[in-house]
Amino acid sequence: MDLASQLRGCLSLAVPKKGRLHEQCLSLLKGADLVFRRKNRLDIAMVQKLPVVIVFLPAADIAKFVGDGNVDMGMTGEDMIAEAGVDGKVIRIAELGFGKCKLQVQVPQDDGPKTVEELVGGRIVTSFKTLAEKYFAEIDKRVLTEEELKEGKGTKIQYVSGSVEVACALGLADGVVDLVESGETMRAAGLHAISTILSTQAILIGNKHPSNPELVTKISSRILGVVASQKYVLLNYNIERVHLKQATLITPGRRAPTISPLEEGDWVEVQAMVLKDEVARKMDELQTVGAHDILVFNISNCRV
Ligand SMILES: Nc1ncnc2c1ncn2[C@@H]1O[C@H](COP(=O)(O)OP(=O)(O)OP(=O)(O)O)[C@@H](O)[C@H]1O
Ligand SMILES: O=P(O)(O)OC[C@H]1O[C@H](OP(=O)(O)OP(=O)(O)O)[C@H](O)[C@@H]1O
Repeated sequence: MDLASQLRGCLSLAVPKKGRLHEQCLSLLKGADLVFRRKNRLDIAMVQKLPVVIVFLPAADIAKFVGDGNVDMGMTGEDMIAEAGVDGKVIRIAELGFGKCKLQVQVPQDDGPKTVEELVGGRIVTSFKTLAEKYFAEIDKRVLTEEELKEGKGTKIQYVSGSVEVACALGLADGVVDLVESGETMRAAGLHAISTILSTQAILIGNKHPSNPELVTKISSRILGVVASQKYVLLNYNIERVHLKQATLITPGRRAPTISPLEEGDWVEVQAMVLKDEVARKMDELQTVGAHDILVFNISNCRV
């Protein structure tokens, strides 16, 4: 059977074929038991046991393809959705909790402008041309007169596909618009940020008219389950019933904590899901209200 016939009737899910989001997207697919074998050099792979096909695409193209309905679902950065201008054309199913960074205006640290207003009329280099143009159009409008705008004195935005940070050193730009996570790339290039255009993270999106809505729901809840399991841990502890009320205020659980009586005296065992980020603080607080035998368990998968 040829590839096109194999794909007919399948739900398509796009993931970045390389780059920052690639590995974590693949690990989400694995956690959701979307198992596939990818043939060498082929950017399409059939999932075993489900009529789903995984499509490997550049992260920048995924938003547009999902928005236009060429692909049913996709994982990409929120920045890519904004840049592609498809916000209104896709359904935002879930934030995935990784790929967190900021799109920032950066200028030379030593002798660069101090504010974005000082960049007006200058040259900006970026891979996010649409977002940078939109951002600077607003500032140009505030700073320049209509006459000056008509004379073309506005900020000039030039597109480059990568290595944006070297543009100032090469004399191509007065400032750049690029993603910043740790800030290492920016600092290594002698730049610093003077403004944030947006904050972004990886997100699961869907087309508004998918080929198989039931399957979209099934795949979404599998992926959401994996995301939740990475975000939460299960906290288990014993406490005297007299202190239970205070303790459950600290660990209310997602819906409610599970409480089971112990054989011994007036003690109970409490189980509750807790955000990973909050677990150390919650354990401290539980100890102060009299909890004992506090245990933390990782969750390998869940449905919430
Ligand atoms: N430093 C970073 N930290 C966290 N997330 C990032 C970072 N850089 C990029 N991202 C996220 O990953 C997405 C893809 O970026 P990445 O740089 O991997 O692009 P790419 O499509 O692989 O292109 P290329 O590798 O050719 O530059 C971005 O849109 C953003 O959402
Ligand atoms: O603040 P940091 O932690 O240093 O991360 C920021 C860098 O990460 C991204 O590029 P990436 O390394 O993915 O490569 P690219 O330049 O080829 O896009 C981004 O474009 C920055 O250059």
